[in-house]
Amino acid sequence: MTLSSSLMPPVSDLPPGLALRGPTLPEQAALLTTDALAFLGSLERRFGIRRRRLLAARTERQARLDAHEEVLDFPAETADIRAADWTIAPPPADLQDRRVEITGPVERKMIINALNSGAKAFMADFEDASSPTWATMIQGQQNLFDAVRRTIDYHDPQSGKSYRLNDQTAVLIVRPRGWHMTEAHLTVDGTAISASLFDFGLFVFHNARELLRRGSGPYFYLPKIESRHEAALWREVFDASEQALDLPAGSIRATVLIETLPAAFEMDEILYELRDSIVGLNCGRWDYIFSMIKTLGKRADFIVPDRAQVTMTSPALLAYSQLLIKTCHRRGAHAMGGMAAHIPVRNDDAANQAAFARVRADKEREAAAGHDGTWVAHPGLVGIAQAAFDAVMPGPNQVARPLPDSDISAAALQQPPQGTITEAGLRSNIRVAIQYLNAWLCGQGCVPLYHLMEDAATAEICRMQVWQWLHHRVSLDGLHTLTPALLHQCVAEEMTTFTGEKFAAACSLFLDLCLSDSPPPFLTLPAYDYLLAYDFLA
Ligand SMILES: CC(=O)SCCNC(=O)CCNC(=O)[C@H](O)C(C)(C)COP(=O)(O)OP(=O)(O)OC[C@H]1O[C@@H](n2cnc3c(N)ncnc32)[C@H](O)[C@@H]1OP(=O)(O)O
Ligand SMILES: O=CC(=O)O
Ligand SMILES: [Mg+2]
Repeated sequence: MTLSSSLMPPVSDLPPGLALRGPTLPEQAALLTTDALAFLGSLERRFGIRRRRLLAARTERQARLDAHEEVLDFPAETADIRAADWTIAPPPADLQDRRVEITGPVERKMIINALNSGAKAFMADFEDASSPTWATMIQGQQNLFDAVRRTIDYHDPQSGKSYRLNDQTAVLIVRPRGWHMTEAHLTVDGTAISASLFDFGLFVFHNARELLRRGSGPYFYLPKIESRHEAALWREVFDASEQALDLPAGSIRATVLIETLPAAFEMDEILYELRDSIVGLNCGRWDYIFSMIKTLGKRADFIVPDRAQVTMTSPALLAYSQLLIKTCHRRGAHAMGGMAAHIPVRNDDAANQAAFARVRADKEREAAAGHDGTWVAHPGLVGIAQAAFDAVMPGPNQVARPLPDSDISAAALQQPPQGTITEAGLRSNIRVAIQYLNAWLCGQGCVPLYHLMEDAATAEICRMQVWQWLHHRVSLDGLHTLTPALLHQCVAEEMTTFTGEKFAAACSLFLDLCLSDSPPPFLTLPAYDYLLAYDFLA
């Protein structure tokens, strides 16, 4: 990280009520201009209170679910929206065909590789795949600024390789952080700004006009939404931004991740709230599995087996993807598939072939089920996903393909996944979660572990499962009861091979997450406090 206090924006240029905290980066001078900051401040002042109320509503609902005062169901008050015939605005031309989308963090080299990968679209991720250090967030914005203008290049001093954009590149889509996160380096009237508003606002302020001028547009993926009210908040943010920046109405376009269990009951409503801006929904399977455990985890009849046994062919997950496809196609929206966690394995041909076979099977299943496109985590997987969709999708998408008219019930979405809970599964969760937390605290939001891609969503499953298994004192392999003492013992045994400055912090964070009576809704919330401590000490 290059720090330069000489480039710190003069305090007198900061709009009233706004303050920047922590280290100052060279990129800030061009990005955090007075006008850009004023725009961010206006978004926070207008929408910050609503965001906090909606987060409080999440907590209140969870308390009602835990107390059996509420059961998840399709909302009665929006039955008319579900019954009526309406469609969303047509997609922009460059998002008609999105059969393969690559995702990745906002690092400079990765952005160039992803845009050059041959995928139709690239989702640049400030969220699950990024650890939100100030440097990553600001340099990520700078990298995207350069990518939009096609001036991005990179020279890797280690390999000696130089990188620049091909003539033909993927369409850029940006995923800001979710509503639960804040960006502590910018405060508005003494409060940290919403990270969603920061990431979205800064990107749209600098790039929306330029993207439209180049025949594309400001396109976003919206993560971790739990209700139609949270979608409506995004709609208002879009409307306000279009007006403030003098953009054509409806030019900001979004794809919403259905990656929480509560949101699965409001797919129609989310599409409806965003009907002039939305393009599709996406099956964010990893956060969805995490959300299933988080939402229903206190129920003794909903104990989820080892992570490896919970697949997209489990009845509840199959029901979720079928409902998403059916709902989207009825409304003229794209039904995007999700991420297979397997990635290419170097120096082990058999393991590599096995990983490719798993990804191929997953993508073929998605294409046959009626999805309009899918995600890959690595450029080496673009060809496999493309072949799976090419085989069944001669046109740009499958929106018009007739689908079986079966109803998906609320009960179908809440079937407990079947399988076993094993000591090997527990130990795998411990190893993955702690190594991931260590990487995150070191500024890396996505890592390969044991031949799988691990990011914030997959790590959330690991820690939430261990919490649930402890809460219910499950039996491992039908032999040993899981207790806090046994967890401590397994953690100590698993960690003997790992050394490094931040492993101790990762270990204690993991144990806190698993042993807490009321676990935090996202691991990134307590982990962000650690990250800030490192950042402010830097
Ligand atoms: C649950 C969810 O939210 S899914 C969405 C969030 N997750 C993601 O976006 C996953 C993104 N994927 C990644 O970050 C990476 O693929 C990892 C961390 C899993 C593995 O990365 P690596 O170990 O570096 O992979 P590997 O060494 O095989 O990379 C080979 C090349 O491909 C590039 N590459 C790998 N993944 C990507 C990617 N997603 N985008 C662009 N380039 C990539 C590497 O930069 C490297 O480039 P180089 O040869 O020019 O140096
Ligand atoms: O964001 C995607 C997911 O699977 O989680
Ligand atoms: Mg996710």
